[in-house]
Amino acid sequence: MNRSRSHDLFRQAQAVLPGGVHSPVRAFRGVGGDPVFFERGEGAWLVDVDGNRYVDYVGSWGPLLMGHAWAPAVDAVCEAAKRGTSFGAPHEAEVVFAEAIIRAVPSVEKVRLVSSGTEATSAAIRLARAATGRDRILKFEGCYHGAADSLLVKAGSGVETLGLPDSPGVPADLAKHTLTLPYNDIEKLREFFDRHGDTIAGAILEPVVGNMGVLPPKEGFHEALRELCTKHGTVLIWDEVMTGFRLARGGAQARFGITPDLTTFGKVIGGGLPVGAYGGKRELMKLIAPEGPVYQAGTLSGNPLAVAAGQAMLKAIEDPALFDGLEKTSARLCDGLSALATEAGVPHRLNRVGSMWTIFFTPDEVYDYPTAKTADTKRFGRFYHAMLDRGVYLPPSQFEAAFVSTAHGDAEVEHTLAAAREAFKSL
Ligand SMILES: Cc1ncc(COP(=O)(O)O)c(C=O)c1O
Ligand SMILES: NCC(=O)CCC(=O)O
Repeated sequence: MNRSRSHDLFRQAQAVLPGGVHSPVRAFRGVGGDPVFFERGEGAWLVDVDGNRYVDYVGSWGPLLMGHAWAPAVDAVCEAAKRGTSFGAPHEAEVVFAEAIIRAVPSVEKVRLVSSGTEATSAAIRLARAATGRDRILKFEGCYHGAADSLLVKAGSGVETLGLPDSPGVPADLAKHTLTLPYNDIEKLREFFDRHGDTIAGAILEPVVGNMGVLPPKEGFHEALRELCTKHGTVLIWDEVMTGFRLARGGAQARFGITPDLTTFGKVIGGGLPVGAYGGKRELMKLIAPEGPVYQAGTLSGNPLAVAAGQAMLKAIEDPALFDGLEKTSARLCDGLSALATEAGVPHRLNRVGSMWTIFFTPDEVYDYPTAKTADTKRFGRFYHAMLDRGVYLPPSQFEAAFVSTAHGDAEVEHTLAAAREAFKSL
């Protein structure tokens, strides 16, 4: 496969962009080689600047539940653009959109729109701190909640891929307020809350982790955290930036039957445009300015183009058959991949929840940060390039989730499995 134009563009990019990219996870540091530059997307497929075609499992890192250039979102954005691209003032669609979010996710009684997941999680922890008068935040090792200072402590995703578990530039005086625990360890959770519970403003977590690769929650983990937060007056924040509107219309909380106090959204909520949101209990959300004193703002918040795309998305996911279809495609794909890896004698664990999945190159169960780290990342890198060269675009790191969209069908699954059959044999 010839990718010479991508190589040339990457050299050009490195002269003007740090590392040649606008977000670290795009740079292929976890798998080696140069990133691919894309020209366009069509449904489940990406086409690069050299004309190569790939089945895409990155989906812009999660937002593209319906695949690339999904017509209802594109049309809605074009129509909205004709009426003005930004008002910096209230408009009807942002209210109707908020109502749709609240209908889909019952724990959200009031919601504020922002433009990214990072903004949503930053605001949620500020709100938790203000509501409780406490400074400390509990997060879980390997969870990633965006690039905000308080949350760049033992973070997953690109932070882990680059081996920077604590980022320079985050004041130690701030980071000391972020305490961390292993994911899925109920015993440690109870010990921690016994000792520190009454000093913790908020506990934030990914309800299904995507940012160490996919890790499902263990039985009882969410129930225990919910109970402990209630007991100690700690605000439970579910970061559903990745899982929201993807694992079910009502997100992971609909799937697991847990009611968080605050929820953060991003990715799917914007239908491929920049949208984030946070919302939850009325008594918490009323503290947000101008209703209350907790300041949070954004010039492009509630942007009419982004809201138009988001509305198209939220309308589409009202159809429960959509999630049944995603589940079937994802199961077929992942069962197929796992069977092929086994056939080729490649020790692996394939973790999947709904349309989120990761293949870890380790024989052992993967359920937290240390177990994710047992994966053979060199082998992942070889697998990655073997798949890329056969027209399959996976997230370029062992510690990321791959995503299936509704645009993925039998043809894409077949193409992927045919590539994987050869790729596993080459490892
Ligand atoms: C769970 C989670 N929270 C927050 C974020 C941050 O969102 P954004 O990249 O839109 O700022 C991400 C992804 O980047 C994420 O996966
Ligand atoms: N799982 C990690 C992300 O989704 C981050 C995407 C980015 O920062 O480009």
